[in-house]
Amino acid sequence: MSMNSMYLPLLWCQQQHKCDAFTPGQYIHIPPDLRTNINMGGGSCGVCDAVASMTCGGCGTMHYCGKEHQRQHWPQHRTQCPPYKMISSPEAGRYLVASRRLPAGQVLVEEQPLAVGPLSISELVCLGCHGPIIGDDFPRCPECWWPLCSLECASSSLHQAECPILATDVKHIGPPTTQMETLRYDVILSIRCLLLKSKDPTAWQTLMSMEHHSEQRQLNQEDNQVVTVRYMSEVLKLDYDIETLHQIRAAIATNGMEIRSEKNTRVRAMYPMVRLFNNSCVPNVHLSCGVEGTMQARTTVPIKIGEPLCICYTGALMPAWERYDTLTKTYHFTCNCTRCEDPTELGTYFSCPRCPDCTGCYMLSSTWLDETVWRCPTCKLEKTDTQVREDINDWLQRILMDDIFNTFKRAKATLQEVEDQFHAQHYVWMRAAHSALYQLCDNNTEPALKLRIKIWKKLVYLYSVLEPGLTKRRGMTLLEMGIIMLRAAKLEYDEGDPFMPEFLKQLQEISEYLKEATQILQLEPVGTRGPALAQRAEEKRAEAEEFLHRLDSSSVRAE
Ligand SMILES: C[S@@+](CC[C@H](N)C(=O)[O-])C[C@H]1O[C@@H](n2cnc3c(N)ncnc32)[C@H](O)[C@@H]1O
Repeated sequence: MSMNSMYLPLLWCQQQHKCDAFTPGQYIHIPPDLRTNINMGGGSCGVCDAVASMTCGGCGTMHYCGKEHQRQHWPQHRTQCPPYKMISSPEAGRYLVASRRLPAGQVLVEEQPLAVGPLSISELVCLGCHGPIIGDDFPRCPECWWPLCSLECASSSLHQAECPILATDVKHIGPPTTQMETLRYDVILSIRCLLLKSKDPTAWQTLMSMEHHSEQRQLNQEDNQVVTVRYMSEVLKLDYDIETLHQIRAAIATNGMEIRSEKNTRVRAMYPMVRLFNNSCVPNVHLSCGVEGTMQARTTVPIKIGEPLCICYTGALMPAWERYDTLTKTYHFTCNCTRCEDPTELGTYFSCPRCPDCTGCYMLSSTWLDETVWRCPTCKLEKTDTQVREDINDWLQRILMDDIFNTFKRAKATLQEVEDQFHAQHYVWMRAAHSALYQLCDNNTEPALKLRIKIWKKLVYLYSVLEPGLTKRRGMTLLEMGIIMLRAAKLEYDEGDPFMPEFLKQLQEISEYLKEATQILQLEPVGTRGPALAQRAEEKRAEAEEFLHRLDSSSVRAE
């Protein structure tokens, strides 16, 4: 594990209490010199440049030769002192923890990527602009022969530096030949990172300090690790030693984040700070990507001092076995977060099959290792992991069938069937619920609206357990649910004579959901769909309030 020494003596901020005064949505700009200090894990005194023996206990990024200079620097540093610091452990490497109490919605980081490039396995994508490439008759760069969306992109700034390197492959072994998804793009981001060595030495230092698991990746003959490095070394004859080539390729596999390009293709990016968030399958930090790949990280729940700040590498809505596979194979660790340690996954039974013999019992996994056995805690009946996964895959195949949820009756019956097999918050139930909502989205009859509302409410609860707090998913779910509830309420009012006190309470509830949706979606950065969705939520909330006031005043008049 490539860990930098972070065991410098800590000097606690004397005025730490002042740093608590952050409100949701605020963020602190972390200047590049602080980022460098985080990357390097040490440094010189922030005042006199002498060798530093002490570190600001609040953030761990500013170093000082002694107390005198720390005190002198505080008025300047307090506005920039990030609300987290980096610590490390032999098991988890470096990671960020809160250095003060943080409210939900606090922006922690906003940063640009160091490098962006195609995914390791990618559809055809233009190296000049990351735009999609359509059809078989696509243009190619006249120098390096890689596919482009138009010939103008051959001279784009993104492609300029790598083009002569790629052009050394005179036999065109590397460039993709067909429209098929291909592994050949894997090399591009590695080259873009390697080019930073001369172009941006600070960024290069950051890349070289990233966790990589290079040795294990080579030992396991991981997909593309060996092939890409051989291509760079033997075909492109890059002037870097083989270990550096392996390390950069492996650092991308460990730290690269999938984002959407400006042209809406899937690409991956390397971030200097965001890569320091460790994993928890119940994350407390939410990432949103805005304009030109700017990544924003914000808290989703209130966080105590010293609590690790974590994102979920796999996505929190993945079942246990998929999280386990990805975390062990791609990230080379076994997760021991509260959810992974709890066989019921925080009471959701998200991955557990029902016991076929006992009513109301769910089979629990015995261990996190590959040889998991699922066992009923009551009758001790066992199923192998393979059996459990096969059952689930059969169900997932069924869920994909077009006509299984396309009428209210079918959707209701199929969801009931799923609940007979699995817990009502199981992963398969969630996938079935998503499909049912999708297929019923134009069905605005009263029973279908009622079913949709029931499903949304259950999903809101499930998400709040697995991915708690102010996430974009919660904001969008509350918006969708609020809109449907408002539609159902209007239908009920038009078609009948609802019991007014209950009905007004229901409208109040809708208004609350839409208010929360607005507040959450407003936290999304500019350049995402967040602000427009927040506006829609606010408009719908105003509509619900207006309806409520109209009914409220007419019911008062009637009395
Ligand atoms: C993107 S990096 C995160 C920063 C990293 N810890 C470091 O020292 O640079 C991902 C790597 O961090 C480690 N890691 C992340 N979350 C972990 C966790 N919950 N438990 C153990 N190791 C973890 C794994 O080695 C993983 O491959």
